[in-house]
Amino acid sequence: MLHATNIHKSYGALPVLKGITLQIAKGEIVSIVGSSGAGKSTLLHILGTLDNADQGEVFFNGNAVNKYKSVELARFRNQHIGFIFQFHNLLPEFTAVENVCLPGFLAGRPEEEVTTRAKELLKMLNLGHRFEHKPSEMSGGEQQRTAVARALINAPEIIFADEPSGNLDSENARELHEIFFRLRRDLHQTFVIVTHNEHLAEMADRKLVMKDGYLLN
Ligand SMILES: Nc1ncnc2c1ncn2[C@@H]1O[C@H](COP(=O)(O)OP(=O)(O)OP(=O)(O)O)[C@@H](O)[C@H]1O
Repeated sequence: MLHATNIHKSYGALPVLKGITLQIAKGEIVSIVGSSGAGKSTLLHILGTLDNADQGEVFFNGNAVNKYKSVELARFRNQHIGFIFQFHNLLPEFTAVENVCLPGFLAGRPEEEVTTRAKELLKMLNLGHRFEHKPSEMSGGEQQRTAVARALINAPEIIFADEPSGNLDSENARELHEIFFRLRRDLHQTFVIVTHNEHLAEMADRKLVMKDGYLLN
């Protein structure tokens, strides 16, 4: 589904990615590990089309998305890619349902359909009792599960997660990781996850190790 070829990226004189090639198949859960500064987030941002590579290509289902113009790219990203970050980035003034709905509304989908799906997703993530709560009225684990629901609202083909449990205690982290595997089982959801959590990295179908701008395996 995703194929990246010979990705290079430098920041000024600092080469961060030095030729990365990888493929991700539908329904796979792939972890990316490596020491701090190895280039994991940089790679994830390029795979997720949030950033451009200096060299190399990113293909989704055979389409070279790095060649898309900005409007086309924004639409593609909104409809096909979900993101989960270490900090949930929920909008503080909006309720859980409203936060989850937002990418659906941006995609131009009907309000009723989006709201119904948002509630279904929140229920699936054990947040049926939190529809009207704002982020500040929810626990860290609940906030992050709301961010997962938001990532799922447009039924993305792939979800990129950057340290998704980095800000959670071990119990909430475990619950979040179980959710990823449940979503894979039930929805055949594909995940690429940058993590320092060894347990999650090992549970993945494949663990990619980054070192000095290269993938070791
Ligand atoms: N926007 C930027 N401008 C300049 N340098 C950057 C930028 N983003 C990242 N870097 C540098 O690129 C290198 C790789 O950063 P990156 O965030 O990809 O590493 P990482 O493996 O995700 O690290 P961590 O595990 O600490 O999050 C680091 O040396 C970092 O300082």
